[in-house]
Amino acid sequence: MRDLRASLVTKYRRLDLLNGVSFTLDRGEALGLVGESGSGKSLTTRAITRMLARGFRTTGEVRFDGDSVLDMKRERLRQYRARDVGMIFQDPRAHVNPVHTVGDFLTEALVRDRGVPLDEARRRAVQLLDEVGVRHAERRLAQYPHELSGGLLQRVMIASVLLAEPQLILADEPTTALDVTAQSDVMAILDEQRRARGLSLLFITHDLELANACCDRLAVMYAGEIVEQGAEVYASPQHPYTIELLGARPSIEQRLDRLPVLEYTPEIHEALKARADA
Ligand SMILES: Nc1ncnc2c1ncn2[C@@H]1O[C@H](COP(=O)(O)OP(=O)(O)OP(=O)(O)O)[C@@H](O)[C@H]1O
Repeated sequence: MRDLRASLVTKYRRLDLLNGVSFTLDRGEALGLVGESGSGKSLTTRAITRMLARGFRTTGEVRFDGDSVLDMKRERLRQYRARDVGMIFQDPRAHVNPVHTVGDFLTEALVRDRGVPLDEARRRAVQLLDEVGVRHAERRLAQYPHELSGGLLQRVMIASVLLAEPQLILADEPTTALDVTAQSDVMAILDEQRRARGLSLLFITHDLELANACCDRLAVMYAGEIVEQGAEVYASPQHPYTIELLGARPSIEQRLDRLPVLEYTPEIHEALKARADA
């Protein structure tokens, strides 16, 4: 992406919301796009898939494998969105049809767009559910989204993206809506799967620490611009905004300090010791 600018032009005013965003993402590489709410992260992902709302005026360059996304013809654009890029969003429930089963959701595109026989599509779906840690995969195919927890549904979303065999995954705050345990499980699955398959990942988050843990490089966004990017952003931030963003997050020590202090009675201490010795 080079010098991407997006403005919203209304009758009375013009809002410049992306002000020259540039970055590259190599094959198999993970880039964390980090910034606070409103900094332009989601607009950037929408620009990558040419999904900015009507009314946006876009200039600059978005290239995928040499192809200019902004110039793609209708059929190539459809293929690019369906095959080349996979998207995972914050709220999986907003992106599934509540009256379709998990099986329908996972197999529909394979059967309709790629002519895969239904039996084969179901076999692949079960295998992928299994790979992303969904147990009783066969049974899950018959369930509806409301029967699954948020974490499980997000795994289904990851499976559906992987089924399409994309080269690039855009994950926009994929764990923000989940509880803490599900958050780390889902992030670990996404990280593991994209590494195993050599996929590129653009990980959108407001969490610098999390992005640093699972990405090769970070790009920090502020007011529609990338103010700093590189592999060393977390270890040695240069831009005042990045420093502030890092400072806003409590350190591990501070977080440990806030944990309630357990006072063991001698009995509990003995019981724990006995268990450790056993
Ligand atoms: N359709 C729209 N009309 C008007 N303003 C918009 C529109 N879409 C986005 N914006 C504005 O553009 C700016 C960037 O929005 P964007 O959704 O990309 O932020 P973000 O960094 O992804 O934040 P969040 O983490 O809250 O999703 C915000 O100020 C937002 O209000």
